[in-house]
Amino acid sequence: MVKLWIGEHAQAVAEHAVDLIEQTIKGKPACVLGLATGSTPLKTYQEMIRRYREGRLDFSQVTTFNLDEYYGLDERHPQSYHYFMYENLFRYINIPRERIHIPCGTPQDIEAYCRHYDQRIAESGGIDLQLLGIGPNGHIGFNEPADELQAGTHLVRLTEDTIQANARFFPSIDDVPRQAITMGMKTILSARKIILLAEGEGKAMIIKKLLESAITTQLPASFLRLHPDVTILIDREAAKYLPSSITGEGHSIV
Ligand SMILES: N[C@@H]1[C@@H](O)[C@H](O)[C@@H](COP(=O)(O)O)O[C@@H]1O
Repeated sequence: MVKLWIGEHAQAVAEHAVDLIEQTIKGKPACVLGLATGSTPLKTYQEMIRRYREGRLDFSQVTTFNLDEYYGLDERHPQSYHYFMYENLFRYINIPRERIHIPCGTPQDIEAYCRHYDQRIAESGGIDLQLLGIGPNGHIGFNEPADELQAGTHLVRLTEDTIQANARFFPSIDDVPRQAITMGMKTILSARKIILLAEGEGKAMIIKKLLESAITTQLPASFLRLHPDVTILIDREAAKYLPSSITGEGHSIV
């Protein structure tokens, strides 16, 4: 079942996302959070930091697993997702370093490393709450539109769309890695609760497709509609192409 929540602006979306994260942590202080990168979750991370500083959130028992990492980027690389997560969240909150997991972008044996990452998630008891953004082409994590999707963590070749969309974070498009390591669809869909965030007009069309298209490997995010507990949190601009019947106040079930 998919719940849709539309906020007036991106800050309202972030606050609502952190309300759900706060509920999860308060209900289970040793919970497992799945985290995402990209520009969309930045306000959510700022709000998490704010509530931690106010004493409302305690991450001392929380475990995290990130969705993905660029293949070939070392964790000190400024465009790596390791660097992103430490710069935008982890260095400001009280999460113990040993409970932070981000896929390694430079593993020696990729196959073995991917199995190990999935095993660590399973051993931690599984993800209680997974935060997701969405690529303009409908990817989640780095599960790109394709004829087939992979279940577990794996190495993936990025599509031209994604390379172009993410080029803004690199000095030039040639610097964008062509491959990434990402949790697979089964890993993501095994999370007990999923929150997908999207903001701005640039995501409006993919949000419409996500909710209305057939469930297809060509739009990996459409598989979220098979999950029992997904909340899609978007701002008014990202809701631009949705029918007015579902864009009123509060939650809609779609
Ligand atoms: N792998 C990440 C995704 O997890 C993210 O959802 C997407 C959207 O990014 P943004 O939030 O910057 O639009 O970008 C990257 O490709």
